[in-house]
Amino acid sequence: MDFRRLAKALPATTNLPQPNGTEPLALSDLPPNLLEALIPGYGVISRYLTAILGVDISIFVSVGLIVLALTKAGQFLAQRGEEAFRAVFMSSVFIDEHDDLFDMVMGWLSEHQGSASRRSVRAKTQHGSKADGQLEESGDALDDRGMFDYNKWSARTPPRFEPYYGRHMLWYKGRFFLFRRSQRPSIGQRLQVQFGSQQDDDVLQLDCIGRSTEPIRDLLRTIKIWSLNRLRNTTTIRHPTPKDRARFGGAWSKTSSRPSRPMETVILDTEQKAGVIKDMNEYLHPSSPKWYATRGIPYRRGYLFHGPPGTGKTSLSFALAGIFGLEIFAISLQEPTLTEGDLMQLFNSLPRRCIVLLEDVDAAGLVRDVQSGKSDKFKRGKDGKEAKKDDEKADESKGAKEKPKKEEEYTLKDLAKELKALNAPTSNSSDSKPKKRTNNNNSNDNSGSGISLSGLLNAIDGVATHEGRVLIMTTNHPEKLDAALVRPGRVDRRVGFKLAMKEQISELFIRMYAASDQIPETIDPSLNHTLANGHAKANGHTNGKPVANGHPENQLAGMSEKNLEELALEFAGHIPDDTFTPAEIQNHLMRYKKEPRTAVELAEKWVTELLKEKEDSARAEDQAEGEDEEE
Ligand SMILES: Nc1ncnc2c1ncn2[C@@H]1O[C@H](COP(=O)(O)OP(=O)(O)OP(=O)(O)O)[C@@H](O)[C@H]1O
Repeated sequence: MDFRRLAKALPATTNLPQPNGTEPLALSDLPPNLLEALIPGYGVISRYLTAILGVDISIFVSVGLIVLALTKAGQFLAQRGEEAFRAVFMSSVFIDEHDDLFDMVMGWLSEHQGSASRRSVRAKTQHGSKADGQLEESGDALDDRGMFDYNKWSARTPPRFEPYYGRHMLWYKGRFFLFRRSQRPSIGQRLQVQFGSQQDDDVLQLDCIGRSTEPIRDLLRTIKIWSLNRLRNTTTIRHPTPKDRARFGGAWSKTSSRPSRPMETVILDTEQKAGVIKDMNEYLHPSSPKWYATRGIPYRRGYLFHGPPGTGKTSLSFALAGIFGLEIFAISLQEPTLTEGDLMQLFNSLPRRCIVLLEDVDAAGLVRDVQSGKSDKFKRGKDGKEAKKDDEKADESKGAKEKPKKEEEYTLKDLAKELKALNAPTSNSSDSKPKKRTNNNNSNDNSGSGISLSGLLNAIDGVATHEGRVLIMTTNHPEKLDAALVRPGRVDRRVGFKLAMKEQISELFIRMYAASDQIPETIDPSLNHTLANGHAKANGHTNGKPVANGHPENQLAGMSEKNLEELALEFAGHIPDDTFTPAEIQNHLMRYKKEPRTAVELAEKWVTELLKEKEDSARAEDQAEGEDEEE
């Protein structure tokens, strides 16, 4: 192409008269000093390129700049025009990313608005029980030998596809909507950068044509109903939002959503269970707030679930959440970074109806110093500072005296100490929760946290904003709790959980085997053989239960309800009353998922072994105590 001719031709078509009557100025050929002003160093570059290429590039640069300016002007006008159009003809609703509605809308859009047909979508990895549910349906997570293969399993998790940044159109029930996902306005972003937070911080804007937001509200109502229906049989658990995120998000974050625990799976004294359900139902009834208000009673209800570990306190809390469709807001008072201000904020950010779960309140150390006898002296936070100092001094001098110990001794002692602190009737509970820190009145276990008893009481009593909540506190040591914490008004009902009795044991047995239809089968017979033999040896039962092909016998096949009940009674007959926790019994039964008869046959052996284990632990505990005293 001859650039020189093009350069000559262009000005000819766009000549404009100069205001001072001198030579006309070509629109496409801006004055060099203007170009120099717009592009620093332009003169040198253009001269250099002219020398090399033999072409004057100013024409192209000028055209480029003009096109750019026109585009920008067009964009600006279009934007202003759109804003004006919106202001006059459209209505909008904005949803913040940290609001529950955001996720609901995204979920609804990804399922209803054909993400497959969109040309630009965001793919999101799914975690948690929802993803698990989808995988269970897909089923194909076993390798050729029938062994579970995590990689195969997780590779099959379908990502969730949802609309990404930008504007999208949506037709729903014959109406036209626009929705736009964008980043939060810049002030938020600047703060984010300042505080080093990297999390998404998006806003969703929903628009409709018309001067009312009613169609959008209607759509959001539909989405909310759809979403809540989907969650009907699940329980959502929330925890305090980590501090670095709390600045922009809410005080609470959803941590998991799991299938609701059916109430009948919690084996408890029938009257006790029915009593709690009735009490809570009465409290949650829509007419209750008025009843409370007329009598000047704060609309709050508190429960204390107490008993040894592994007796069903947490299980009952989850089952209650399931039957009333409430979310669980769990706070760990042992969290070292939790302050009284945070606690107050957390209680004030609760929804109108929910369960607040404070687990192991005794372990938080909010107790009176029994030895000193001072009712006002607590072991944590402000009130416990002095006590803490004393304890630290004591520990220091103790540390100085400490002799180096053999690793073996250390382990045994540690184990014993832990058992003692837990006051546990078991050493091999099936409890899968992380071990809690326990308090003993003279320890400085809780030095990390900033919550005092008065801080907790203030948060519980709080202002009217969290009226309607149900507070459930669980503890293994109710006797260690301060009277102020459990006084009526804060704790309105106590539920004691005990070690299993005959009736509970047989019910646990029936529950375990009555719903055994989904026990996984291994596929490869040779693998079955290996597993079955190993299994039998490990449990000391080589008494012919695995059948000829090595497959453990499915003793449930053809077992009637009556047979199962008889077996349950027989099983309960082998287990001493008031000795084991339901968690321990469940642990034994779970080893024989399809073999109830074997579970019964081996019950006595298991009882003997476990009792011996407990005796050994108790002895180790005594020994450790003796050593402590000597020191
Ligand atoms: N009463 C019960 N009915 C049915 N299952 C129970 C019962 N008690 C315990 N379990 C089973 O034992 C396990 C532990 O129970 P859970 O966590 O409810 O005990 P917990 O009393 O809250 O223990 P902790 O005091 O350690 O928090 C769970 O798997 C649960 O299914």
